[in-house]
Amino acid sequence: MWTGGTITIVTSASTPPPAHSHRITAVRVTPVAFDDLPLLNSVGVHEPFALRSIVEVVTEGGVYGLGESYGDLPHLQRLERAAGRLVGCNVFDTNAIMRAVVTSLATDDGVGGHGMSGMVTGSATADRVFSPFEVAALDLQGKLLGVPVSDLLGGAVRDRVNYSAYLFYKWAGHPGHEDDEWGAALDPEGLVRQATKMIEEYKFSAIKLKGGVFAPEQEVEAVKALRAAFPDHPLRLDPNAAWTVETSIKVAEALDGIVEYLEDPAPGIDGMAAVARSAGMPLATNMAVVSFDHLPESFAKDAVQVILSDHHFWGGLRRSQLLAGICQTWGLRLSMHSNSHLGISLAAMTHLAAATPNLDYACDTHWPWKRADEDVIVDGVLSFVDGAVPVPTGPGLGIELDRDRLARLHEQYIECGLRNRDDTGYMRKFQPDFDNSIPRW
Ligand SMILES: O=C([O-])[C@@H](O)[C@@H](O)[C@H](O)[C@@H](O)C(=O)[O-]
Ligand SMILES: [Mg+2]
Repeated sequence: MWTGGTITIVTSASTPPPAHSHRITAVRVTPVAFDDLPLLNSVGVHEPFALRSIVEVVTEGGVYGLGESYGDLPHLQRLERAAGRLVGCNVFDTNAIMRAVVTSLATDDGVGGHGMSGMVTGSATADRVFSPFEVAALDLQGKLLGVPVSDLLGGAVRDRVNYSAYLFYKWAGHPGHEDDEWGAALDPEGLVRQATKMIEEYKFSAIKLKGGVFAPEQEVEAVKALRAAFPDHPLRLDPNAAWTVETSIKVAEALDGIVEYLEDPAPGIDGMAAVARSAGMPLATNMAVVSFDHLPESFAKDAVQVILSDHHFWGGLRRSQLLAGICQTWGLRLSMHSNSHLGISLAAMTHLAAATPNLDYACDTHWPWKRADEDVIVDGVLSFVDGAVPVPTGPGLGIELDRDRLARLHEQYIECGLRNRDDTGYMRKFQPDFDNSIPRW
């Protein structure tokens, strides 16, 4: 695990660099922790810190590229094992980087570290481990060539990427601490208050509610209250598979004409297919279809109509574009999933969405839940304007690492003691009989 050190850094190149400078000479993986709020979901509640891994890939010429991924310990250890095998690879040869990652996983049991907190996931380990290295390689390629990552992905088809207001039921503050600036949201009024604050600040033009927390009838009422308060905002509800097929069908009836899509109402491809047969709206997923080998069965059963891509588990930016192409061929639409994340991920998500024509729903982001002064990048490049992030135009991802901030969040990782995301364990400290079974209603 890297805990410090000095390197010489060149951030842009005015003349083409010699070919030898494409060789990777160092790869660093630094775990970090940043403050998180008590956001509720079907498996529990967010702990006081969210964990991420920050990846730096450095070439012979001293240029560096950045990637970001989950921070759970098994995943971190996989990243570290893979990192050791990347030295010597050509940073333009992402196929070789993938081969090195696959080799590093040869004896891996594939258990744990998927960053999805006890929720069902069958995403591919190699894709999850490859992702931050691919993003870092693309950042580096862009810096070496003097072009933004969106150009490497085929060129930006939009100069700003829309994001949605991602609402959560939440406690007023972490137990034993003062209330946070968002306060409680445990009923429709609280959620409308939260949405109003978030939309005033960010001007989002779509709303997603994380459900699976209260009985479905209460969550339907909450969505209707949001509809009344925000008549023109497309709405989504995502209970993370907390409902049976029967319950999902009832909710779909109640919300017909109100939500633009219903996200993961019931578990599994068969469950989603059964709901889809009678639901009036498209079904979306980031749980039932999370890797390429799930696609044929899902298409055959018409289980989902929208896939929430996420480069962190679909194998990076180019493999997310491969998914986009497959979805286009099969008539599915694309949206984008998120987990708690920092600025490197936001930059990568923005370049990807900018260069992927059919990724045209407003993307999810946890960004508003992060403290503005907690990140690992230099401020100023990423901002929200009218609910969208203008696509960075500088070389690579267009962002720079702030080493002091990285060191601070790494220190926080060491001090906080958390090594795996455990929403259920944290919830049970306060509600020992908390039931996290899926489906629950
Ligand atoms: O942050 C959360 O609690 C979310 O529930 C997250 O873990 C999910 O992966 C995600 O946002 C989703 O859309 O399912
Ligand atoms: Mg979801």
